[in-house]
Parts: sequence; C-alpha cells; structure tokens
Amino acid sequence: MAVIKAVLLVVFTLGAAWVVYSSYCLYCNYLEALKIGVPVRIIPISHLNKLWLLIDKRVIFTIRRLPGVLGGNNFTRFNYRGWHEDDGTQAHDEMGEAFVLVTPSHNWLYIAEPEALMNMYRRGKDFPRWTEITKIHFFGMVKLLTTNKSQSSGEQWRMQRKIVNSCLNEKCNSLVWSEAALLGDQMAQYWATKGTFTTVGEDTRTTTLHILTKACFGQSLPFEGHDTRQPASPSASFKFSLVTIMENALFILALRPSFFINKWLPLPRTWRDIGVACTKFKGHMSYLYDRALRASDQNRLEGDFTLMTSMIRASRKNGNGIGLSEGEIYGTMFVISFAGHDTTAHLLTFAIFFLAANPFVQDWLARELRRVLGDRPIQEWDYHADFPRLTRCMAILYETLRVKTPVPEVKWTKDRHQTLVVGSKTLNIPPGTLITPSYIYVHNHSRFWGPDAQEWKPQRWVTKCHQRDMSPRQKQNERNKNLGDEVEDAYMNDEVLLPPPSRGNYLGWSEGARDCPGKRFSQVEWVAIMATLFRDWKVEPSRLQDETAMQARAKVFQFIKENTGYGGLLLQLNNPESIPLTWTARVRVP
Ligand code: HEM
Repeated sequence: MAVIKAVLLVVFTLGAAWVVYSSYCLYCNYLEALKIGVPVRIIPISHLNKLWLLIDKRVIFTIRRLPGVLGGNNFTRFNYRGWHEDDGTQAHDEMGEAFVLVTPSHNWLYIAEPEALMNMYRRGKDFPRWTEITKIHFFGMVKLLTTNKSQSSGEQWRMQRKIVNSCLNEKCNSLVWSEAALLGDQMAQYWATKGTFTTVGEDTRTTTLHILTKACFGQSLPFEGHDTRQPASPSASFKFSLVTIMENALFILALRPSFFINKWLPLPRTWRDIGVACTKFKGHMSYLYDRALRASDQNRLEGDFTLMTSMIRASRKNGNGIGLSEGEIYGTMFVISFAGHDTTAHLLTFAIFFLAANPFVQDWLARELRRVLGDRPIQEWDYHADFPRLTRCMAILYETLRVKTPVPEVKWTKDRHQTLVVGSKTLNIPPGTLITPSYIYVHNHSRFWGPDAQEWKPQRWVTKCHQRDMSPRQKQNERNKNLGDEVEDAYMNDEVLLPPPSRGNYLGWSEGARDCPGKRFSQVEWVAIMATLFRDWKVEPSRLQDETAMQARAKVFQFIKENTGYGGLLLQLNNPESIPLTWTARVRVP
C-alpha cells in the first residue's frame, strides 16, 4: 500500500511539474505569437508530443461528446494531428490567410496564400525545413537504423541531393515503368481471382514496395496478394525488415529500437519482431551494398541498373574524393524506400476508391488506355512512346494528390527573425516559429479552383492543346465545360494537362530546393499501374442486399470523407479493408 502511495505521489508531482512548466512555455509562446500580428489560437498540448500522438484522436473525440463549450473549443478543434482534414477551409475562412496556433513547444503559423508560400519556398535559406518533423518522417529512422548522421541539412545534404537527382534518371524511370506494369498486372489478376476483395491498401503497398526494391537493389519480387502472403522469416527477409520498420515507424520513434530489442522485457511476439527487423535492417543493407560494390568492381554496372549501383558509381565519379560514404548510401537508400513507398501506395488506394464510386471517370480513363495501348500485351508497352500520351492517368494522380495530399511539410525561421508578405500584410515572424502551408485551403478552395473545388474530378486537369494559352478565367470556364463532355473523346490526341491556377496552388510534391526528387518516379509508376488496372478491368463497390448502385457509390464517397486521417505518418485511408470492392473484366468501351 505504501509503495502504491509513493508511486502515486511521484506520478502526481511529475504531472504537476509538467503542467506548470507547459503553462509557462505556453504563456511565453503566446507573447511571441502576438508579435506576428495575425489571429491567434491557443492549444495546451503540442501536436507532435510523441505520447500524445498515440492517443490524440481517441481523447479528443471522447471529449467532443461533452455538451456546449466543454466539447467544442480550441482544444477539441485544433489539438490533434490532422485536425485540418476535418476542419477543411473553415479556419482560414474565419481567420484570414494566416493565423497562429500557440502550443507549449512551438508556435505554428498556417499560411494559405499561394504567392506567400512560393516566396517562402524560394527563400529556402530563410525558411529551412524543420528537421524535427522530418526526423519524425524519414530521417529520424535513418539515424536510428543506420550510422548516417548527416541526412538533413547543409553542404552534405546538397551533395547528397545532387547525387540522388542524377540517379533518379530516365534509365531508372524506364525500369520503373516495366516493373510497375508487371506488378500492376499481377495485382489485377489477383483481384480478379478473388472477385470481391478488401485488400487494396495492403496490395498497393506491396506493389509500390516491390517496385522500389527492384529500382533500389535490383531485387525483382513477384506480387504477393495480402491473403496469400507466406509468413516471412523475420531474420531472413530484407522486405520483412523494411516493411516492419515502415509499418511501425511512429511506434519505433516513440519507444526507440533499443526498447524492442531489450531481451529482459516481456514483449509480445509482434513487438519482438519489430526489434529483429531493426537489428537485421543494417545487415541486409550491408549485404546489398557489398553485392553492388562487387558488381561495380567487376565493371558490371553499366548494364545492371539499380539505384544503389548508380549511387556507388556517382559517388566515385564525383571527383576530389567527395562522394557518399557507405553509411550515407545506406541512409539514402532507406530514405528513398521510405519516402517512395507509402506516398504512392496511399494515393493509389484513395484513387481506387474514388474510381469505384465514379464509373464515368473509369470509362473516361479506359477510353484513353484503349486508344493509346490498344490490345498490346504489357511487355510491348513502351515508356518513351506510351507514357507521355497517357494524360488521363496523370490527371487522376494530380487530382488525387490535390484533394488528399499525403506528406505534411513544415518550414521554420530557425534562430532568426524573418519577414514575409502575406496578402496586404508584412508579417514579422519571430525565431523558432514553425510555418506550415495550408494545403487544404490552397488545393481545395473554390476561389482558386471554381465551384466544384471540393469534388474529385480528374477531368479538370485535361484540356485540348489549342486551349492551352487561354487566360485563367477562360481555362476555368473550359474546365467546367469539359466535365462530362463526351465529345472530347474525338479529340483525344489533342489532349494536354492543364497547369494548376498558380504554382503556389499545387504543393503535393513540394517546391523549392527541397522538393520531392521522386516526383517523376512516382508519376511513371502511377501511370503504369493505372494502365494495367483499368484498361481491361473495372472496380465497383460491393453491394449489400437491396442496395442500389447509386447508394453503394454514395457510401464509398462518405467512407472516404470519414476515414481519411493520419493513421500512420502520412495522410491515408485508415481502414480501406472495411469497404469490400468487386473487380471484374471490363466490357470493351467503344
Ligand atoms: C506521389 C507520390 C509522392 C509524393 C506526393 C511525394 C511528396 C514529397 C514531399 C512533399 C516531400 C518533401 C517533404 C518535406 O519537405 O518534409 C518529399 C520528399 C522526398 N521524396 Fe517524395 N513523394 C512521392 C513519391 C516519392 C518517390 C516515389 C520517391 C523515391 C523514389 C520519393 C523520394 C523522396 C525523397 C528522397 C525525399 C526527401 C528529399 C530531400 O530531403 O531532399 N518520393 N516527397
């Protein structure tokens, strides 16, 4: 009894000390926020408090049930990761183009003005990436799992980025095209054998991971459907370690690998497996590196493209002995695998659900695929000839990324004061302020995208070549006219992609020096997968007894709306397995 009392006393004292300290920090941050001169809202817990991240939504949604102001206040509105998904464009509609959320750890300045955002991206030195968030996303993992300590900033990063850019080249894209087509086709066949399936989320992740293992390490893994997967041996498989680490990234960052490896703790088997994956990851990297190095020494690199061999070669060619060390190559390979895996997979999952609810867009897409690819088997598809012509596949990617932007980005002022013009105001931003682009606003507001801004409509991205030089207003009118217009099929060869209303209105791959180096890679794999899935097949929501097709589609739209969130590190459909889909052969569209 005495022990329990002592423990409770310690817990209470620590809790009280934490509350006092947090309140003091919150007060100091509030005073700083007032200097910026934009509306301010206060929340008591940092969004990125690692323990809070594990329980935030559950706590907030429970408190929301309370009546009146107890359930509806700044805490329940803003104090969880992904609040903006639920809030939509409302916060900026109420508070203007910029506002601050004050938390005990930092002030978060949200900006929704495209011009100001582009300005911020251009001034990369004044507004560097906030590395704490990238630690949470990619680089923390790299540090925890490899010996690489220099991933995220400075000269070293610039050199690394130059090498990464030179390796993610057309040779790589060509390889990605054929591997993605192969795997996409196997995935389509697998869904066809099932008829009704619930594994889109898992299966798209398998596909994008296998594309990456081929591109990065030259390992060609056949597609494995979720329900037919053999349990991998944790100690043997590279794929197992990579997938386990990626799937449990938040967990590993919160508790550290040493927790899962500690043999004295009575951990369940799945947790033990996380420990094994962390330990084995470096060993696998080391094996793959040695293999690539041997290939390099035997001069087999030219014909045998992989990103790893390409990186070794680029590091050697870089002259003056400056290149990536072995540790840096591991780190870079992990960052690429990590950054390129779930991003594309989550977007694919969203797109497949959107398409399931939207048979007209599927027909629109299939017409293009049939026209460009004809009946040719996938082995005869040609990256250079076919990829640039598949405008509608690309429009589906652009539109899905517009409405469901998976990677949240944060910049900051670091240790200096900065000014930034937002609309008609010049903001004085104190050191240490975090700045986040309000994607939802710039990507989804009707003032930029027209009255149908909130809808998923890939057709908005496609226009006829001859309409390309029109004014933004004319383009907008054209977009609206295009919707549902079957006549356009007659002019399909004339189709091109429209740019967004302005550059700052489309930030899905980011902008500036630290934008996504895998943009083209993701576009190529996307188009190849879309083509294999939708030239010969179609997807529909599986219907309940007495449910009409319209009702089933409406259910899917509602599901997408309610199920979107940050279940993992990125924005995703949290439970795609809860809505069954059916996969059938397509009756040829005329
Ligand atoms: C549609 C899919 C993708 C989207 C939407 C996307 C988006 C982004 C964004 C927004 C960033 C900046 C993150 C930040 O500043 O915090 C980023 C970084 C990065 N992405 Fe992508 N990405 C995608 C696919 C890929 C693929 C397929 C690869 C690799 C093949 C890749 C490799 C990277 C890397 C290495 C970085 C870090 C860049 C650096 O720090 O310099 N991404 N991505």
